[in-house]
Amino acid sequence: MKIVGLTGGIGSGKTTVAGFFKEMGIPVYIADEAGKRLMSTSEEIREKIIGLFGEKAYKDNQPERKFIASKVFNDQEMLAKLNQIIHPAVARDFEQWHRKQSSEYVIYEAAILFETGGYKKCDFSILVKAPQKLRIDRLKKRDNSSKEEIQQRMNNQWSDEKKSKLADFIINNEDLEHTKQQVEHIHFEILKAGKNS
Ligand SMILES: CC(C)(COP(=O)(O)OP(=O)(O)OC[C@H]1O[C@@H](n2cnc3c(N)ncnc32)[C@H](O)[C@@H]1O)[C@@H](O)C(=O)NCCC(=O)NCCS
Ligand SMILES: Nc1ncnc2c1ncn2[C@@H]1O[C@H](COP(=O)(O)OP(=O)(O)OP(=O)(O)O)[C@@H](O)[C@H]1O
Repeated sequence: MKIVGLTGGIGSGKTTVAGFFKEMGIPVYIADEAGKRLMSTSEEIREKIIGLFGEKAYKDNQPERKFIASKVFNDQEMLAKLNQIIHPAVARDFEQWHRKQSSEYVIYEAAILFETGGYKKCDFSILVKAPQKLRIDRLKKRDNSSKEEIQQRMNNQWSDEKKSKLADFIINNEDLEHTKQQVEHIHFEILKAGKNS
């Protein structure tokens, strides 16, 4: 079964695109969600995160995401340490999930697929792109986040230009109907490649 990595900068529309694949019956694994679930449920991760950021990082056994975000997105070293705690656990969780699926391919959605080298484990990679201004406007609306908060996260991600060089497929996510058409096209290309391999 093929693994298709799906990525894109903050607010590009990864989850929206993943939803279109799901509608076509393709199993989707969302690394961001898995990371969140593991932070809440794994005692080992909780202990490590408290070791890194102190007791304030958790309240009633649940991660204080805003507090943790304020400590990492302006400090590359701390972000790397947090990634080192969460990414291996997510990789193990994905392996377990992947073994249980039965379909031509699965989608692995991750915010930083190229930055982590995770794309090397994928048979294909898809990059979701949208103009930066549109992304910021969407996030302001969705999360009520400030331009500064969004910009800090963008600073910790590769540019679309750099990611485009490594992507097998690129989706321009501006008009939703057009995005859906691009997803359908890629879906058939992946199925075709599966038959030819
Ligand atoms: C710092 C945390 C607690 C902030 O939580 P919050 O709910 O505000 O954000 P959420 O997880 O929903 O992520 C939203 C977006 O932020 C950006 N982002 C998140 N983690 C990272 C990262 N490690 N590097 C760069 N950008 C990131 C992505 O664009 C992502 O889509 C959380 O993002 C986290 O634990 N990040 C580190 C682990 C990680 O890489 N998770 C994502 C894939 S497993
Ligand atoms: N083509 C589009 N037209 C209008 N709104 C869109 C479009 N694509 C996504 N959106 C909206 O923009 C917001 C961000 O999209 P989405 O959550 O899919 O992005 P994401 O890349 O997964 O975000 P994050 O990086 O925060 O995880 C959402 O509120 C979504 O409904």
